Amino acid sequence: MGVLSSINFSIIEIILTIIIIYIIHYYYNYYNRINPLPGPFPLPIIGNHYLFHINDYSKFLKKCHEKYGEIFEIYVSGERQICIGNLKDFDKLFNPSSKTNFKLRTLYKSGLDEFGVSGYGVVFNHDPNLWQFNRQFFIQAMLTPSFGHLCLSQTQIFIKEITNYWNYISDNNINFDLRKWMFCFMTDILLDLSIGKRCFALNNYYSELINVNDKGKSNNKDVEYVELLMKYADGYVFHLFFGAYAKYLPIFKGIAKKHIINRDKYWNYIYNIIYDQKNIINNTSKDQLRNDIITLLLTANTVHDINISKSKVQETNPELQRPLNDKELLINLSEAIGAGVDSIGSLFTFLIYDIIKNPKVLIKIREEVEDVLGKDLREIKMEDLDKFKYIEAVIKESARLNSISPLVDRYNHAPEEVGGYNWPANTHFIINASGTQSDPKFWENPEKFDPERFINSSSINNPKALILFGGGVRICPGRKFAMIILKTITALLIYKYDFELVNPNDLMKIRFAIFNQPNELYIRIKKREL
Ligand code: HEM
Repeated sequence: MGVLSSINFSIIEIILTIIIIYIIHYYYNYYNRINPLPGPFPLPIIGNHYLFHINDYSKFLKKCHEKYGEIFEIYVSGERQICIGNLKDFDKLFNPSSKTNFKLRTLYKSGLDEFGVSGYGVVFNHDPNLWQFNRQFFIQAMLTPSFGHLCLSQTQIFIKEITNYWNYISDNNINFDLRKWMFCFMTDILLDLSIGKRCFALNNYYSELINVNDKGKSNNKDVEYVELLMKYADGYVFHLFFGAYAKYLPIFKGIAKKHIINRDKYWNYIYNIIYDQKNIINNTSKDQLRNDIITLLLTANTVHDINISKSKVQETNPELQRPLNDKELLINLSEAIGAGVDSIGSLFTFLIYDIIKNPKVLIKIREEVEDVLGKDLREIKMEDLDKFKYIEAVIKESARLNSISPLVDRYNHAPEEVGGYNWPANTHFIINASGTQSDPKFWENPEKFDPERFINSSSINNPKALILFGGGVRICPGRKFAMIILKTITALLIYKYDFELVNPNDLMKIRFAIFNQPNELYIRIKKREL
């Protein structure tokens, strides 16, 4: 006691000592990690974040792939991540068997518990059983043929609406942000297909545009839902990354509280829609129901279910045979809307940029549209979509070049061998799409925009190195739906309009939020004389 009281530590000395112990401990663990791999040197707490801005994450992954090869390690978000860039290991990580050890995209996050969504939905569900239960509904809804037809017919209706606006914009030489336009278009169409509601996002942006140009009347309709949804998505992301600390830090606590208030408003809004839809279902015969996402999710595994045939997994597992409860339904609906807006909107914006820079591609697209639909552009039918081979190649090439999905995450829930090393359970793997999609080993002149590479199988191009929709048991369930919309808007809008960049020398600015997204793209359009 006497000795201790004679030692006089200042607060600064104590803090410094703690920091030094932390750093020693950090690097002790680093130098004793299992399977040390090449990769950039990490710093305590920030890992490799000092080497890139989050919007350049995709470029960072690409550079590391060039420098360190097909397997390397990075330290991001406080975690060691093993980046994989070879097709043999992709096959393992994307094993479609229900027995695979790679079912998880994320581990348990206490922040999502605080937000009340942990174990719900599909995208960030950390529990393999609950994930599987929810995913079956998603797949069933997305693959129902009548949903595909609804999707195609509604997309064409919304394109007619765009055409009215765009003709006016073209006649009056109004510049606009295609990125924002696509966000509004996708919000309108996804709300319509998910919950049968209009939110008039397109109409609002159009009003904003013509007001700015002093051309006419504003028409601000009810966009309450869109605002709630956008804030809800922010709350989700906030809780995913920071929610665990929210209780302890005063500023975070305030932000978290606001997100919870908004979450409750959003949930109430959707619960009301669910109750209304239940009434409609109970009072309408099966064959009269509109097969939108809410109806398909609500009726699955009930007497109103229109999908009589079930998968083997569903038939053999009694736990998968109950219907969704209201909260499960709410989260799945929100994910369907959230997952489609930015992904499809961003990919189409990139595609227009690539086409403006490569006018020969535009001519070939128009030739294909004329071959399939004739000069009078008859209505697109489901079977026409398979004939849009060149358009499909353009969509894939734009996705490849712009790395729309720059990475895919996986955790193994049992020890596994990957890349020639044995890994313990819960290792975080990154399928490095950015790396493989720009690797000359898989693509001839990878920096060139060349859709033919997806048609001409004799070249060295390897379509397996494109990771557009992920793979294996967690492959994107909305991929068919996304392709219906993308092919339809590419065919019709590119056939009807010429496009020009407002600032031809500006490079596209990108932000990263799960997907690579263009920040904005200001364009001018001209209606074609057909
Ligand atoms: C161009 C459009 C789209 C792209 C590029 C895209 C891409 C992806 C990717 C890369 C994944 C991760 C897959 C994996 O881990 O293997 C994913 C998952 C997912 N996507 Fe999409 N997606 C698109 C559109 C959509 C749409 C329209 C929906 C729904 C309406 C949707 C719903 C989902 C869901 C629910 C998951 C999580 C699946 C699971 O964890 O089991 N996506 N998507």
